Formats: sequence, structure tokens, C-alpha cells
Amino acid sequence: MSTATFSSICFDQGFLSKDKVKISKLKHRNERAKLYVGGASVLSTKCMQSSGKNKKEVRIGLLGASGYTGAEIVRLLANHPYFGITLMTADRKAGQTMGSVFPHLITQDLPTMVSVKDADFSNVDAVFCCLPHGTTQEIIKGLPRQLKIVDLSADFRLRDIAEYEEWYGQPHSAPDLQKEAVYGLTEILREEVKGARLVANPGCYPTSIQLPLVPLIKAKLIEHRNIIIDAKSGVSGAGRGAKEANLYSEIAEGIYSYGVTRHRHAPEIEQGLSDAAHSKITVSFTPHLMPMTRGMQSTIYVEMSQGVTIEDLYQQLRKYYEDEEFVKLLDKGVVPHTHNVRGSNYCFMNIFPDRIPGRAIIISVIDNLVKGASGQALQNLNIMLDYPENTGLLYRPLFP
Ligand SMILES: NC(=O)C1=CN([C@@H]2O[C@H](COP(=O)(O)OP(=O)(O)OC[C@H]3O[C@@H](n4cnc5c(N)ncnc54)[C@H](OP(=O)(O)O)[C@@H]3O)[C@@H](O)[C@H]2O)C=CC1
Ligand SMILES: CC(=O)N[C@@H](CCC(=O)OP(=O)(O)O)C(=O)O
Repeated sequence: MSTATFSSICFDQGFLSKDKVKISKLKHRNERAKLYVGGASVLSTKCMQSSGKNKKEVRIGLLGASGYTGAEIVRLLANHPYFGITLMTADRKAGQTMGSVFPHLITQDLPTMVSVKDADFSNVDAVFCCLPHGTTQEIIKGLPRQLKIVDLSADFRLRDIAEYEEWYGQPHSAPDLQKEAVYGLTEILREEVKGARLVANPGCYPTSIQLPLVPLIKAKLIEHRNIIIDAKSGVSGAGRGAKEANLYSEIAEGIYSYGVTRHRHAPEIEQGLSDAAHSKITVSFTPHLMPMTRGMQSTIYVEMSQGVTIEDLYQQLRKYYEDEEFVKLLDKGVVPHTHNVRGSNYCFMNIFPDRIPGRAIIISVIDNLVKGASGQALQNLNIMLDYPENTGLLYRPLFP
């Protein structure tokens, strides 16, 4: 069985069917990976519906389905043999079908979107919450306790409620739930995610920044001072809502920095780095908006600890991520490009010696909508529900 190929398996989308990838290679830690080659369990949605058998095992509620991250969850779940969507919500677009809002999803059989206040959770086991921060905490507070929840917003990411209130400019209405939430930076906090009911999915910038820095800080290879992060995002990072600053004519043929000295991802990044260091770390962080739809690059300048070499940093990242499916340290000298990860759940990174002795430059790229949002969210829910972590996430990067 372990030598079956994906070409022998019925998936909704053609790209995997052409891949002669040995199933054994794709197995993760979880024994349920065996189900990949179990015949009926790998049938596509269409196959299941037409036979009326083998309904998907987990019923998913998707809150904020009409936004970019919601649509991305729908796209990813098309290839998930176990998770099926039974509830979708929208705000202004409540009452509409997904296919009318996102024609690229018209081939998927999906429920009509309803307003959150009319949502019936009796047919739901787990929820992806793709709502704006601020609105999310009230909604999650009202959900049935038995639901597993992955929240893509920032509402439960910061442990310190006072810090949340300072950076987000409003009181937190669910501090008790905040205590229960687990920060879902998967490759770093996988064990905590396993037992969680509520996961706070990390922001896109914090994901691309913490993945390379946390292993280096844990191994005491870099200094805690003078960490400088220059990060760039595609426009989809700002969501689908209309904003003057995101009009084509404002974005095309130029770049601009925003949130200079005060972007709300700074405390989130600092929380993760400080946990790794067991002492307070403060960073210089400046995000930029780029004239591209998806993609994110973080270029990070660090000071190496006394006596540490670039080779030490490289070997630490190599060791830390050698068994990881979605985080890849590239060969020495290869510069990561957002094109390398577009449409996929990968984070690619590399590390270079700076011309200033003792300093290093780290480059990390992700797709903000996948590893930076919906992909990592699905990775987390797979773990929370004890499914193979890579289920539904084996999309190859789109190039060009
Ligand atoms: N875009 C990205 O790259 C990333 C986004 N995130 C976070 O994920 C969350 C979703 O982001 P994204 O999909 O980009 O956002 P969008 O603006 O594209 O979508 C927001 C969704 O929430 C719904 N909505 C808006 N206001 C309300 C409300 N008051 N009550 C109920 N539903 C509401 C919208 O419905 P309708 O369209 O019908 O009005 C829409 O479905 C945000 O918290 C964002 O910060 C996190 C990481 C990366
Ligand atoms: C390009 C752009 O505008 N990006 C968003 C970050 C997206 C994200 O991760 O947002 P949350 O932390 O709110 O979930 C921003 O800078 O506000």
C-alpha cells in the first residue's frame, strides 16, 4: 500500500493527480496518514456526494467565508478528504452563494452564506473564524463549547490583555477565552496545538519572522538587541474590503512603508521572540506594501553572538527544520523568492553573511494567504483533530 501514487487517487483538482509522488514520502508523524491510501477515504467531494456514502468526517463552519482568507480555506478544503463545509457566513454578502462571490469556486458544492446571527451550529464540529479583529471575540464567545476553533484574526494572539487593548485600541471582551487560546505557530508550538480547543492563528508577518528567528534565539546564536526587520506584503494581506489606499492606482508601480514605528504585529513578534529568549526582546519592524497580489518577504538583520559563525546559524536552522514538511532552508547562497512559495503552505528561508563582520541577513518568504493565514490554520486544525498535518495542504507553488 505504501507505494501507491497520487495519480491513483481521486482528487478534485488535477495537479496532484499528475504527481507520481510516493505516498510513503508524504506520510507524517500521525498514523492516520495510512488512510491516504485507504480507497474510499481518499475519494473527492464529488465522488462522495454522487455515491451518497463516505460523507466527510468533520463538519466545518467557515465564518467570514466571503473574504480572502475564507475563500482560501474553501480552495484548500477541496483537497481535504475528511473536512467538509456545512456552514458559511458573510456580512454584506450574506444570502449569496460562494460561486457568485468567487466564481473560481463555482465548481464546489457549498452551502449558501448566512449572517453569523442566523448561523446554526448544530451541524458543525469545527470552525475557521476569518473575521476582522475586534468583531471576532464577541462572536467566538457565543459559540458552543464543544466546537474546535481556529481564529485567523488577532483577537486571541496577545497574552497580555492590556497590551491587546493598547495596540488594538479597544477593550477585550473575552479575557477568559484569551487564557485558553494557544498561539498556533505550528512548527514551534505543535505540542500545545495538539491539545487546544481554541487556536489563535499567527499573523502573516509574525509567521515569516518568527520561523527563522525562534530557533536561532533558542540556541543563543544571536544577540537580543538590534534585530531589524524589513518586511513586504502583497495587497491581499489587507483583505477584500474596499480601501482607498489599496486602489490599483495607489499601489501599482510603487511601494510604501506603513505602520512605521507602530505596526500592531510588533508586539506579537516580540511576544514570540521573548518567549524563546526567556527575556524581553524588542525589534525594529517596518512593513511595506508591494504591488503584488500575494506573497510576503521578511529581510531580517541580526547580530551574531560572540564567537558564533554563519555556519552555526545555518546548521541550527537546518537541524531544526530538517523533518518539517512546510519549512525549508534553501541551499547555501540561494535567495528565496516569493514566487517559490506562491499558492503553497511553504516557508522558504536562507541566511547570508553581512558585509559588516558579526552580522547576518536572513530572508524568509511565505504566501500571506496560505502559510500566513488559511494554510497554517488548516495545518493547525488537522493537528487539533488528530489528522495528518499535511492533509489538504499539498498544493505545489504556482509559477510564474
Ligand atoms: N489577508 C491576509 O493575508 C491575512 C488576514 N488575516 C486575518 O484574517 C481575518 C480575515 O482576513 P481577510 O479574509 O483578509 O479579510 P476580508 O476583509 O477579506 O474578509 C472579512 C470577512 O469577514 C466578514 N465580516 C466583516 N465584518 C463583519 C462583521 N462585523 N460581522 C461578521 N462578519 C463580518 C466579511 O463579510 P462580507 O464580505 O460579506 O462583508 C468577510 O467575509 C482578519 O482578522 C485578518 O486580519 C491574518 C493573516 C493574513
Ligand atoms: C498588507 C496588509 O495590510 N497586511 C495586514 C496584515 C495582515 C494580517 O496578518 O493581519 P492580522 O494581524 O490583522 O490578522 C496589515 O498590515 O494590517
